[in-house]
Parts: sequence; structure tokens; C-alpha cells
Amino acid sequence: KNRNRKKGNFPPSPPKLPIIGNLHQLGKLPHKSLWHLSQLYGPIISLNLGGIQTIIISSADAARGFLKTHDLQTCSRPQTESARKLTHDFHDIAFSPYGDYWREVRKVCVLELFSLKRLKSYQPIIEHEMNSLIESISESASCGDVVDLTEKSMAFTAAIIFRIAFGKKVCKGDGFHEVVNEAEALLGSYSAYELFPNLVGKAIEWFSGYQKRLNKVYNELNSLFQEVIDEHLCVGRDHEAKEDDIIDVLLGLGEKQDQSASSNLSITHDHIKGILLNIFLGGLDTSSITIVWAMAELAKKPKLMKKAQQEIRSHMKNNRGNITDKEIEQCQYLKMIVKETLRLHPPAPLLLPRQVMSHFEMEGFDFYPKMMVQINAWAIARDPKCWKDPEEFIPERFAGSCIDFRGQHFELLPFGAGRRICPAINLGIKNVEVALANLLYHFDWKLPEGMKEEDLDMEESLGFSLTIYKKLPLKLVPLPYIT
Ligand code: HEM
Repeated sequence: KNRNRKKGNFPPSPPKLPIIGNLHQLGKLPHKSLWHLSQLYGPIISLNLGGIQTIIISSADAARGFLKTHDLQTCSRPQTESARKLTHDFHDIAFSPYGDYWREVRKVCVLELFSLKRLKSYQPIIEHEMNSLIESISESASCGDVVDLTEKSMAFTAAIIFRIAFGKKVCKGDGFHEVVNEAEALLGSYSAYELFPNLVGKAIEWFSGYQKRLNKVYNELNSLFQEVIDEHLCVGRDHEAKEDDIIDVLLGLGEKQDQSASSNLSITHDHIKGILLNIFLGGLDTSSITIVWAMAELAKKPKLMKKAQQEIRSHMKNNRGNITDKEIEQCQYLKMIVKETLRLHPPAPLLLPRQVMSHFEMEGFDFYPKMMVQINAWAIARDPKCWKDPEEFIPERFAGSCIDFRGQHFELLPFGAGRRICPAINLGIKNVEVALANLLYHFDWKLPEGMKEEDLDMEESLGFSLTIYKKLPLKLVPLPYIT
């Protein structure tokens, strides 16, 4: 009680229960429950999640206030026990609090890992994985088999991220995906003691085996990452790829910084492990989730699919090869499809949580340090004040519009905005565009026998806590496109 007794005007709040506050109102899909609450209580609401005071933002104007006007006061992250442990004491980018360290590591990330030059060096990997994807679908197409596009897209993006980060693929059976999923589940939630910082919370945490679970994931990830780092340090390593992978780049930076004392950030193995974890959490699923939703929306609206195919095929003329960046740049309708998919299905619907760092006032409300902030990008993208027919998938709404997802337009925030905006937008978008363009170019797609467009299930399911997926796998029948 004492902790929450701050003077000031708080945003409206739904009625709370003793002890748990508003926790019971989150439901299975928090972004949806919070959207319903915002319709009752307004675009800025305050919730008590156990002992954590949380501000929920559900309008473009309020998001602009937090992510632009007051970005500097709200761009930290809550420092949870799981994040501290799994990122080796915040030696990462995504979960580290705002400050000198974060600014330095973010610079490294933007300039060294995700720059346009580096993206170019990833091109052969993306092309190679694209060819494998098309080949495997062609086999099914020649027999008229149904293809599980969810599984194929996940394998495609995972192979790219593993090769970019580790320089090699990691197979599904290696247990790596499971550890990363478990890490996401822990990083996207709070321990009982964080929610109820008293003896009861401590007891619940102890009985639930939370610390054991956290230690297990930490140990598994740590030894996996250390193994790969050691492989990279081996003299005479079999370096298949011509270009450096992310571990090579980070190890190289560590060596450079050893020689020059002028640099503020000296990259250690802990930094590499923290950054790798961010890359797997950020990159493994987000692009594949988008590819699946785009294909599902197009399968539901065959006229839109035809229009996209005509555009791509007209730019390809009679070329039977894969589509290159040059053709993709000309495919304006494809780009509208990607934007519309990210509007209706942002993979991280609540972005990543932020934390207020210093007191400020906005719209007559007071915000205090340590308050957690969640931006409901999913709800904002459905606001009828910003979007006509918001629930409809209409890529054409972006024709002649300057609205983009790069953090300048607060009605469309799939990558966030402000200082914490996703640093890998170009890589994420490239994977989505390349996959969609090739899937639509090389094949015509139909629904499995006996299924109608209206039967296609579009239900969402919470991933491991930070992302949402299409609940059921997307299964479609590919037919080879004959020029
Ligand atoms: C379609 C693909 C992607 C989507 C929709 C997406 C979305 C997001 C979102 C919503 C955030 C939080 C922004 C905020 O707090 O305001 C974020 C942060 C981040 N993303 Fe992405 N992302 C994608 C792809 C990637 C990829 C491919 C990587 C790396 C390989 C990546 C790495 C990161 C990192 C490191 C952060 C933390 C930035 C920070 O806190 O400074 N993301 N992303």
C-alpha cells in the first residue's frame, strides 16, 4: 500500500481485487483483453498487476506522447530477475535499462550487425535458404500434396537467423528451439515475488520451482552459446561462409577494443551471449509469423492473391529464377500486403515493456519512475479513428499513403518507435518480402480439398509470452506456376 501511495492524478483504472489487483483481467490473450478495457476506460489506463503499476496505451496520440514527446523519460526496461539472469546481468540490448551501456551496445548493433552493408553480406544466405524452401515445396507441388506453410516458414527464417548468428544451421531436434522458447516464456513474465513482493510471493516462487526453471534455462543457453563461441575461437575453424557471422563480428570487435582504450564498450563473452539471445528471441519467429498471416489473408481473399501474383510475374517476365531485390523493389502491391499484414497481425502486439525513469505529466495524468508501460500496437491498429474498416484486410488502403512502420506514424507500430525501436527492421522485412514474393511467384495456391475460404481459421494464440501466432498451422496446396 505504501509503495503505491504517490500523490498525483493517475489514469483511470478498472476495479481491482485485493492483492492481485487487475491480474485476473488479462485473460489468455492480454492484447485483446486490454483492448476491451481501453474501450471502457480510455486510451490511457492504469492497472495493478499484483504490485506492479502498469500503464496501458491504446491510441496513436497517447503512443506519440510516450514514444516521441516523453521517449527519454520512458525508454528504460523493467529489470526483472529472469532478464538479469538470462542476459548475464543485462549484457544485452533488448532488456538492458536505458543508460550509457545501452547506447553503446545499440550503436554496435545498428552499425555493425544490422547495417545495410551487413544486410548485403547476408544476401547469399537468404537466397540459399529461399532456394531450399522453393525446392521442398516443389516436391509437394508435383504430387499435389498439402504443404504446412507454418512449418516451412519457421524452418526458413530459423535457418537464416542461425546461419547469420552462428554461421551454421541448428536442427529442430537439437533442443535449441525449446530452450529459446522457454527463455521467452520466462522473459515475458514476472516471478511470483516480483508480483507479490512479500513472504507469500517468496513462498509461491519457491513452491513453483521458478528459480530451478530459470537456472536450468540459463545453464543450457550458456553452455550452448559457449560451445559455439569456442568453435569460432578454434584456430583453423572450417569457415564455410565467405562472410563473417555475428559471432565473428562481435569477437572481432572485442579484439579491436582490447587494443584501443578509447572505446567505452569492451565486448566480452557475456555480451555476445546476451546479444545472441536477443537475436534469437527477436528473429526466430517474428518474420515467419508475418509470412504465415500474409499467406492466410491472401488464401482467404483469392482476388488479392491473384493481383499480387500478376504484379510479381509481370516484373519477372519470363525469367524462371528467383526474384531479386530489384524486382521486389518494384512490387508496390506486395509491400502494401506486408504493411497490412503487420497492421492486423503485429507479431509482438504489446511491443516490449518499457519503464518510466522520471516523473512527467501528460494529458493531465502523472507518471512516476518504475511504472511499467505497455503500448498496445494491436489495439491502435484497430482504432476506427485512424483506420477505415479496421478489421478488414485491405492492402489498397496504403496506396498513395505515406504511412509506414518505421516509427514515424504512431497508428502503425509493429516495430515500436523511439529510441527502443527494433534495430533489425530491414532484415525482418527482407525475410518476409523475399519469402512472400517467391511463394507467390513460383506457385498458385489453393485450399485443401473441401475447404472454403470462410472455413480458414484466423484465431490467434499466445506464443511463449511476447509474440502471437496463427493458432492452427496454415495448410495450403501449391500448384507449380507454368510460364
Ligand atoms: C517482422 C520482424 C520483426 C518484428 C515485427 C519485430 C518487432 C520488434 C518490436 C515490437 C520490438 C520492441 C520495440 C520497442 O520496445 O518499442 C523489437 C525490438 C528488438 N528487435 Fe525486433 N522485430 C522483428 C525482427 C527482428 C529481428 C530479425 C531481429 C534480430 C535478428 C530483431 C531484434 C530486436 C532487438 C535486439 C530488439 C531490442 C531493441 C532495444 O531494446 O533497443 N528483431 N522488435
